[in-house]
Amino acid sequence: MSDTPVIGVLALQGDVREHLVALAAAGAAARAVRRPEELAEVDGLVLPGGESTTISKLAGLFGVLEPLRARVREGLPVYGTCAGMILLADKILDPRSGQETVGGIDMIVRRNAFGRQNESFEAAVDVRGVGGGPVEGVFIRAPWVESVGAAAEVLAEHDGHVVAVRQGNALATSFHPELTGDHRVHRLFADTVRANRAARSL
Ligand SMILES: NC(=O)CC[C@H](N)C(=O)O
Repeated sequence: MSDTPVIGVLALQGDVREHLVALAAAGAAARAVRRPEELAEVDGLVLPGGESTTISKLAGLFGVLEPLRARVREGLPVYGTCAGMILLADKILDPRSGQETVGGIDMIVRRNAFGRQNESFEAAVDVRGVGGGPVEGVFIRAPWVESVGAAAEVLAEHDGHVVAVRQGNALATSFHPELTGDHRVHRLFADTVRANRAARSL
């Protein structure tokens, strides 16, 4: 088996192309995923930024929401940025009516948490497990994590708020590393996918 993990990007809405580029730079075979058949073929999946309500609605329409929930429960490595973080939360503090998530991380997120005054900003963020100094965090109407359960590990905070979390094979950041040209967070995720794939093929 080749050592190149196949990592999909859920391509229903949001910044799909930037993630495909970052994943390829991180050594993965990257491809867009919209349908259950495509989901079945990947070793890991990125849930991009965009609009979490739109992505979950489209995931339902494309028939990929339930299969995705099932694969995440089985341990599929997933990485959510911004709206993708919201989708990986077991609970949203302030959901739009009927808003659903995929779940996978025992955390409660607050949408658009950094507020109108500060809709979009950049900040240096220290991410545990990512060597080589802080990453440039690009926050765009970003959520923060209000609270995490015992199984979830906090990887980064900004201004006293949790902005990166990992639980098992699931990783989530409030910010958008795919927009910076710094691929260290994608590499961290690709390493998780590679390790998971190796463990499963034993
Ligand atoms: N940049 C983003 O992904 C914004 C997320 C958006 N505020 C949401 O609730 O889905």
